[in-house]
Amino acid sequence: MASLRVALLGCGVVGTEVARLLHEHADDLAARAGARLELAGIAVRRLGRDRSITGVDPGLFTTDARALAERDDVDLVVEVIGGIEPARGLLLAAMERGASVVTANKALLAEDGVTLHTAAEKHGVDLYYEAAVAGAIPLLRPLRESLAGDRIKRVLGIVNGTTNYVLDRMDSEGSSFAEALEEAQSLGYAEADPTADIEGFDAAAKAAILAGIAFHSPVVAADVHREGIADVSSADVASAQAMNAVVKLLAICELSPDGQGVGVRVHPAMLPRTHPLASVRGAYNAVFVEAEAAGRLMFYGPGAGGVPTASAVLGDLVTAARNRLGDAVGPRGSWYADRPVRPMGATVTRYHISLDVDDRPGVLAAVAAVFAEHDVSIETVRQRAEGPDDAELVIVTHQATDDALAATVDGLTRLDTVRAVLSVMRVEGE
Ligand SMILES: NC(=O)c1ccc[n+]([C@@H]2O[C@H](COP(=O)([O-])OP(=O)(O)OC[C@H]3O[C@@H](n4cnc5c(N)ncnc54)[C@H](O)[C@@H]3O)[C@@H](O)[C@H]2O)c1
Ligand SMILES: N[C@@H](CCO)C(=O)O
Ligand code: NA
Repeated sequence: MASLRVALLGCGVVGTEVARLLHEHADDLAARAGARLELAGIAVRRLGRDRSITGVDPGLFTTDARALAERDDVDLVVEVIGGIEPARGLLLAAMERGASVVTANKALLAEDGVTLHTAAEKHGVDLYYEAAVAGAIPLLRPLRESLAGDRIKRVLGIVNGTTNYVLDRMDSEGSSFAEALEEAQSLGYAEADPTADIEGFDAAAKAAILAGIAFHSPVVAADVHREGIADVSSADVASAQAMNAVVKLLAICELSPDGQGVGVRVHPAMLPRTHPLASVRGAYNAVFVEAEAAGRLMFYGPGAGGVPTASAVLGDLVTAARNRLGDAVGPRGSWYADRPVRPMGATVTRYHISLDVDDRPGVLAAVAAVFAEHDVSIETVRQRAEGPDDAELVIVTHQATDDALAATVDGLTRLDTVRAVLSVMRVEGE
């Protein structure tokens, strides 16, 4: 049987599992790919660590990632180092030498996917990155290939396991933010620097990649409106619970109503508990795709963790190996539409606003007047007495532009009768 030589760059949470599964499932992988996938080397930052769990010959480890990526006898390069450099330079060098590449690196794809795709095209090699978005869940290939004949209108998803884990623990166990984050880190879900998860950078990178593929337009992470979960308080979680909703960090990519632009945003939002995404627990991810002809599709599964992510990496590796044996390259994404990214202020959304107000005549009228002034229509108002002259007002709006809603909140904070704005959050899902 023929063999193909694989270089693995990085041996952390994901790389260790890729190496172990390549070794343990070598015969099956060979039968499926049509060639033995032989490890040519594994680049690590430091030698001497016990990596026996991988079952790999210790002589294969090297600290010279560059030399490994550029070796003439390497056919396929897997990058699971993460970050922009040296990952980008290594992938470009590998492609230049004619190797096909597989990466899990969403940060890089979202920042400079164009350079990588251009290089893959120029050198006639594959560039696959299924693991970069929603870990093990097959999502990019279905979007790129299975839905190539359809018109995608909206992608709505939970694409960060760490933040979903944290929000779920806050909702179901009443855990503190810090406790829940520590657990997510120890389970291998979090990025090396967990602020990438908490501040929404990880989800924003994934949203950019999803929007680019779904709408055939180049979108980078900097285009994405991003809010993380650091400011989600127990009051927000309680407000959501009071209206039978749950707080989730959502990535939303949508065509603008005229179809000419795209909106891409990541922010916490309240979702009714009856919405399918509301039941996504722990570090699981789920992505809802709304397409014109297909209707609504849901993709669900483990979005983080070394073993599940390695599954997506190996799937790409087998595909790239098959293409190589057939002297072909796989289908690429297309960016012909070039739709501009619309600003967040123009996005149409709904708000949930909870206020601590004086409980006396005219207060509700004054509050309602602020909404009217900004042309924001109120859907529901609930008032609960908090004391003899103190009440909590909970208002959910109809859809309005984000600019109008933000101006409304700003106006409310200026009212003398509003003692405090307790919680402001967008509401998604019908
Ligand atoms: N952990 C997950 O659940 C998950 C899921 C999907 C995608 N990813 C992505 O996979 C990639 C790897 O993530 P991870 O969780 O395994 O990270 P990690 O930090 O556990 O592993 C990265 C490894 O690369 C090594 N490294 C750094 N610089 C190097 C160099 N110059 N040469 C060789 N090795 C070097 C580090 O020492 C570390 O062991 C990232 O792009 C991440 O975004 C991770
Ligand atoms: N840190 C990421 C890993 C998967 O990309 C998460 O929590 O989802
Ligand atoms: Na995936």
